Amino acid sequence: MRKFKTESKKLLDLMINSIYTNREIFLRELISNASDAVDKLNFKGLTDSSVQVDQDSLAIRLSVDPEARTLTVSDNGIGMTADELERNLGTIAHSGSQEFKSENAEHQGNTLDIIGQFGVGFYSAFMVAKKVRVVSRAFGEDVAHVWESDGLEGYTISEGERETHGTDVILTLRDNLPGEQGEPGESFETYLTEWGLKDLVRRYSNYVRYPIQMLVTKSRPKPEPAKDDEQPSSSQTTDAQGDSSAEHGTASASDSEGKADASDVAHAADASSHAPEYEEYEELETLNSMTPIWKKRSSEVEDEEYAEFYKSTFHDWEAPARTISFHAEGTLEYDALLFIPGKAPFDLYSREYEKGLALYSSNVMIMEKCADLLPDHFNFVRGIVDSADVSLNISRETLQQDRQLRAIASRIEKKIGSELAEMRDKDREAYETFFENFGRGLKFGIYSSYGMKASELADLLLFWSARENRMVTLDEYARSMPAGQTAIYFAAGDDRTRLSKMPVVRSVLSRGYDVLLCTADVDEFTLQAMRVYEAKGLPKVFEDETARAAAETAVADGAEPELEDRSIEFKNVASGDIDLASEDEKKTAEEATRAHKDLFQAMKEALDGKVERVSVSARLVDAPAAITTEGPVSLEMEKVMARGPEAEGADLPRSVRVLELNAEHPVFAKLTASFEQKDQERLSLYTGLLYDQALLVEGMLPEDPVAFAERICELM
Ligand SMILES: Nc1ncnc2c1ncn2[C@@H]1O[C@H](COP(=O)(O)OP(=O)(O)OP(=O)(O)O)[C@@H](O)[C@H]1O
Repeated sequence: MRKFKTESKKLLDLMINSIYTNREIFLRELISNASDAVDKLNFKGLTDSSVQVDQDSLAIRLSVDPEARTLTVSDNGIGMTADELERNLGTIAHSGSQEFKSENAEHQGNTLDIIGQFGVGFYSAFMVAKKVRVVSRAFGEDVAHVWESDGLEGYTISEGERETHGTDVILTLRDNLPGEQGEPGESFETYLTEWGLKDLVRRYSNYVRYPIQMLVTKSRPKPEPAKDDEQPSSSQTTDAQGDSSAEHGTASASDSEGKADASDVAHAADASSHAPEYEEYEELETLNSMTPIWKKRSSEVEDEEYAEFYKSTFHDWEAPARTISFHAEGTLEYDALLFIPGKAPFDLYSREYEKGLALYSSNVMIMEKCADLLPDHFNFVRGIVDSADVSLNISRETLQQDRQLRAIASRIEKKIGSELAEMRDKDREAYETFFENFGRGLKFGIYSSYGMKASELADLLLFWSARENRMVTLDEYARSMPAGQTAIYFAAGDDRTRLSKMPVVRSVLSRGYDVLLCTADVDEFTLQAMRVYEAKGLPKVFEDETARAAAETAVADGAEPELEDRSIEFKNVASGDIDLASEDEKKTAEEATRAHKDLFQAMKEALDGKVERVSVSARLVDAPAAITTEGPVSLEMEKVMARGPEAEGADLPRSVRVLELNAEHPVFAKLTASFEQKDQERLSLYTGLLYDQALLVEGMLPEDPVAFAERICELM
């Protein structure tokens, strides 16, 4: 027996026990090797006219023998000589494939898509096998050789037989282990079942470019018995099996006959009934779909085909709202196929939701969800990136965090951004649906980056315009601002109708300024993180009358109107610092507040610390009173925080409240009258009521609803 080279022994142990965390990838590795072997032969055929290769026969074959517990991966590729078996399988971390790739570097192009590079994948077989037997016949040789090992001490190489060139890797699976002390046991049975193998092929090797075939058992209605009651002969039921294994030249025996016999017995039992009879038969089935749709140019793919691919790959009922396909060439080559779903998955906003794109390298899946390829705010995007250029780590389970990956991620982010912008501009209805589904994530992206992402995301946001009664972008809002408007006004709350009726909103609208009605919990936090909207290319505002007149004349004479970029501040209509009133209005309000200083002091005391001040409002039109806030925390934010997960028992920041009164309202006269009559009780009653009803208008419950109800009854 030949020993593995000294370091190899240690390496093999390391490999089996620590490189891979997921043992099922052994099949991916063996199929990748088979695909490489077929690829090498194919390549020879294309580059050497003396080598004739029948392209259509190139294939990989899986077969199982449950009794012997063997799983065989066969290929009709280039095969290995005894020397190559020694070099490639006797030396761990020697990659014949990598060698082949460098030797043929100058003619590669699209014809060669070699997967192997580290020279370790083969040994992953020992994670599931107690013995591995490799029967290989090199292309152009007459004899085959057998490499055999139990993965412990060493391996043997001997002469063997194989009908044609190619390789069979025959794994004798490990014995199942019973569980100990409540721990689940280990079972290797899946790798002997049709569904288990199909599942692994579809998950990891679906796009390997050669067919991966397996004899599968199927069922079909038995043909009607002929009038003279002749039974179909058993050779008809297994017709597909005979030709296929001979053609492929595999060394393993098929178990198909046993299955066919068993089914015959089962069906013979109910031959007398009238129910349609079924028979089992075996058929060579191709398990992988082969053509990676993402490698095709989008002009070659029908929308329907993309939709089908999306639905079956990402388990969605609905077609995607948008499909983005692009191919990067140059130093870093990759193909990307991305989808914007039509609807948000139910768990999108839950902690369990995992973002990420599937990452393939040379058609083989490396990671199902590579999170680093997507920023959080685009976490809803599904898709695939395929690149032979990313640096894989040795197990192919993870990636080396590297520049390439970051470069791909950044290009993907930009692509998604520009696709959404195009959708917003060209198909507004679809964009509004998109925004309904995923807008929260975009807003959250701005908030959680402390506004840093605003330059990329602000123009993708939509808000409800109270004036236009539709969703508008910030750019549309800025462009429709009348001369003199200096801020973007918004009101935040949970209901659009209620917000539109709020006195402070009505007062801003009455001045001809639009108000954005923000009903998502994250809205106000997002706008606060942004602070300003950077509007681009707005018509220039002239402070100076003569300059404005001159510009108007120039435009009239045919000049282009002057444009400017402007930072426009966001202002909550319910905050105290909203500066809308004219100088005169403000002066009147201040004077009135001063004149009623004592009344307001008494009212503040009656409210017992609930408000910072009581004052005359410069903005209320018809409502008697409103609660406004000063400082960074608004009433709405207070509400959102109180609902948040950390609210329980926490000392949350509170808003600084001001009770603003409309001095023109008849209620105000009642207040002054009670104060002048020194009717403290009545003044308290009125003050409490005014405060509570202003809270109700804001969508908040009075702190003591019972006291509120009692006060109303008292008045009645
Ligand atoms: N079915 C096969 N037919 C022909 N050669 C094979 C086959 N399987 C393995 N080999 C040879 O054995 C070498 C070692 O295989 P192994 O899977 O360990 O590494 P690799 O495929 O080169 O790299 P990686 O670790 O990245 O998968 C291959 O490079 C290839 O030359």
